[in-house]
This record gives sequence, structure tokens and C-alpha cells, in this order.
Amino acid sequence: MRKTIIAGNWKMNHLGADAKETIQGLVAKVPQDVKPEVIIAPVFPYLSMAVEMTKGTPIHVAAQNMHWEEKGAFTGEVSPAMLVDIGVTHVILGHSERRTYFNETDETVNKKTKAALAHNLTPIVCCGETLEQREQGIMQSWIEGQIEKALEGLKAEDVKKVVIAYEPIWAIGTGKTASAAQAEEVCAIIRKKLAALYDAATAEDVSILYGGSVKGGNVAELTGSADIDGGLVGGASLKADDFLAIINNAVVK
Ligand SMILES: O=C[C@H](O)COP(=O)(O)O
Repeated sequence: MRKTIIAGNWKMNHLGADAKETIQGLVAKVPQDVKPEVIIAPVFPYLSMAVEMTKGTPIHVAAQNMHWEEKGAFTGEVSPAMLVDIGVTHVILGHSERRTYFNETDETVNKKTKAALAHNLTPIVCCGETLEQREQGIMQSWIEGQIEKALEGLKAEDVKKVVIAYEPIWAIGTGKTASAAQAEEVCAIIRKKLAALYDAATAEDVSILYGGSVKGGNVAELTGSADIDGGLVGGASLKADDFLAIINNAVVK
């Protein structure tokens, strides 16, 4: 179901004490009736702590990755059932950093998306182009290809449960935010692709987030755009007050 979401991807940051401090700050200041859905994604070792600390609050906890298999000889991996077992509700899949540094492919993103849905975990599926691809004029076909492959084999009723995050790689951690117009253009391309793959009603139901140097000062313009339903936030989600500014300034449509 389409909703406004502000998700904080902590990436490989924060030791336990820092994670605790940020969560305490959020728990103290995020009101029960907060408008956007709020999600934090700490590293695996602190997921249980995050779940415990946010119990009874509107804050949800996401993992930053997972394997698609149930269990077995996959050293170093974590399964969907294990995440569900500790109370995790969302999982970020196919982030460009995983695609670049850890051989994540469209095929593995597709397997993970299906596995997440099978376990009632909400997948936050990432896509995005490099600056080079944008300059070569192949941004649209690249994004459409990533979306099509990530969702391959999913029924419309499943796709409605998927969250998509558009993150232009050139805007991640660089301080270069895509303009609201640039971000809206691509989020609209994604929604049109969903309508072509499924139907207009299904496309309308999918939440599409923008990620890449989102901050308290630019989130209103970004989320004020018709097809941008929130943000996947990296750096500015690490400190409670920075993240709160984003939560508070997001436009909830
Ligand atoms: O997952 C989050 C994104 O990669 C954005 O990171 P950033 O806000 O630090 O640019």
C-alpha cells in the first residue's frame, strides 16, 4: 500500500553505544502518531537491540541485506526467517553498495525479494544509475531493466507490498542531491514501468522513495513531488536530531 516512508540506512556505522544513543533519541522524540512510516536499519549485531528498544513505538527495524535461502551451508549469511524471528520487519535489498562491492546482481535481488515477501518482510528494493549512464543517455532503460528484473515473477498483489528506492549512485554520500525535478522524473519513470508491467492501480499502490544526500533542508521539496513517497537516508540518519528533522519536514501526501 502506498505510504510515505522515511528509512534510515546506517550502513556500516555506529558501535553499540552510538546505536543506542541514536535510538534513544528517536524513541524520545518520534511521536506515537508520527505521519511518515519511520524505519531504521542498523548493522546485524544491533538489530535485536533496536527491536527491543523500539517496542511499543512507531519505529520499525530493517536489515540492510539477507540471503534468500532458509538455512544451510552459507557461511556469513543471515536468512529471512532469522530476521523475522528477532522482530525485524523490513529489509533493504540491492543497494548500489552491495551491487558494487559484494557482487549483488539483479538475479539475487529478485531471489531475495521473493524470499522477503514469502516471510512477510517488506523488501526495500534499490535501483539507480551511475553518472556515466546518465550522461550516456541510458538512465531510463537501465532503471527500467533493474525494476523489471528485480520484480520478475511477482504477482501484482506481491508488488504492492514492495517498496522501491531510487538512488542515483552519483548522489550517494557525495552531498550532490538530485534536484527534486530529476528525482521526480525517475520516480515517475519507475511508476510508469510498474503500470506497464502490471496495471495503473498497482503502480499507484507502490511506495517509491528517493535516496541520495537527503537532509532536513531538502526533504520537503523532494517529497512534495507527485511520485516521491519518502526517503532512504544514509548519512543524515545516524544522529537522532538530523533524522528527526527529515521525519518532521517530510511531506505526507
Ligand atoms: O541508503 C542510503 C543512501 O545510499 C543515501 O546515502 P546518503 O544519504 O548518505 O547520500
